[in-house]
Amino acid sequence: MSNGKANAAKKAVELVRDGAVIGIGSGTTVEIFLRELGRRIENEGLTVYGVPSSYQSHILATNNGIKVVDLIQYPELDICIDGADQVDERFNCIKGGGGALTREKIVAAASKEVVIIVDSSKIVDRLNMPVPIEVLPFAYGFVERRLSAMGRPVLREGSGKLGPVVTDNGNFIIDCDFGDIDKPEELEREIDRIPGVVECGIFCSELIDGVIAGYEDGARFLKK
Ligand SMILES: O=C[C@H](O)[C@H](O)[C@H](O)COP(=O)(O)O
Repeated sequence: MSNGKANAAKKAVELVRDGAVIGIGSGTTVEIFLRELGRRIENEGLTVYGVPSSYQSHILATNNGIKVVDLIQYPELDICIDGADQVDERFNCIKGGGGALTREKIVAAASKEVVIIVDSSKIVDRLNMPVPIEVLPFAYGFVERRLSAMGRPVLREGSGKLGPVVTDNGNFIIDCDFGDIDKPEELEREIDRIPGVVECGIFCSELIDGVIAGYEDGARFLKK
């Protein structure tokens, strides 16, 4: 585990105030964040409510003293903390490397402030990794065909299970390589327009308020 991830996660814990209702992303960086937040909750007696975006973060939140709530109780959240697979300089992100993206996007959209925590090595000039796309299994063949006209789609296969990865929402993931992504907003819209696409892993900068970049010896909070 790189120190960059840990340093970014630890800095994000400082943003959570007593009584806050937080959106909780997913992934290994968020895992560190939740463990650190758990320590603060125990040591300082804080009360923190959270809406998790995956089974992974639900279990971690519960085990670390966060009171798990939902969007019916709290349709608006104070702050969302999440990781990312790539971030460009304008704060556009690609997410979903761990198969979580649809609930993450909902939780982010429901939050007054969204802060992404990443190892600094994930910050790039231009997004260029394959984009995870969550797809209804019924529509898989059709969506793959449509995506073939735009890029190179590959159905994500599991490890520890034969066949496709099935998301927390019961769907498949297609990773589609579009090469360099010059206009993430347009590409996000184009992908989401295909019937059967549940959500795609492009999180545009308008959704993101800040990025905490972690380095070997500390972290920097980059704000718009
Ligand atoms: O599907 C997973 C999520 O989008 C994660 O936030 C993203 O993959 C980054 O994960 P990690 O912190 O493990 O690099």
